[in-house]
Amino acid sequence: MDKTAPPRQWNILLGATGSVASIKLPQIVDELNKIPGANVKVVPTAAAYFFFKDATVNARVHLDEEEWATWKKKSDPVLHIELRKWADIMVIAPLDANTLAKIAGGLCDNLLTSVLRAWDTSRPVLVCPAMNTNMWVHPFTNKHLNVLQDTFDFQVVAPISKTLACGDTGVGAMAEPETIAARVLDLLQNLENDQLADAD
Ligand SMILES: CC(C)(CO)[C@@H](O)C(=O)NCCC(=O)N/C=C\S
Repeated sequence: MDKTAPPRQWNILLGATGSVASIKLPQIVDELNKIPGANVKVVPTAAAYFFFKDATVNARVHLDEEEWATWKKKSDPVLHIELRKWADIMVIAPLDANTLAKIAGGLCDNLLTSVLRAWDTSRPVLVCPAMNTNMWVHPFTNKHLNVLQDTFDFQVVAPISKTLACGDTGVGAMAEPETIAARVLDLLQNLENDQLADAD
């Protein structure tokens, strides 16, 4: 009888923001679901949800409204705290310029940014920026990304050069879903190695 142990379970929280690249959210979910032991939940901003609300998503989607629908009285669970406890890793794909700026400033005015604001900084965060080239080259982008990388050790999958939503061609397109999933697997393997090392 096959005695191989079941794969280690990985709780992957996938955030999505208001880039047109959120049309690829269902594909990213499908790629992440291929990771052995992956349990995926999605937390889109309202702007992100606009781009995939009619698509089939093979994961639980938590909308901002859920935070208020489920909390009635003191001692009721608080969704963004439940999600930060649940997640082993947070992936934000795509990360738009607006949410990049909010995170760099500590703003938390929706479910996604509230999870991040309460984040356990010992757990990995991977962000995948996606925006028009003119936004990508704007000085704010580098300034904000440096805060995330230097202060919080966020990992970044850089955007690629492609035909963009507005017809321009240039750097700013979100990395391919397969690339993103490969990087997530990498980070989870590092996390498992760190946990094994800590256990010794
Ligand atoms: C939209 C998609 C996924 C099509 O392959 C790709 O171009 C992309 O990630 N673009 C980045 C976002 C964008 O285009 N911004 C809006 C104005 S240009």
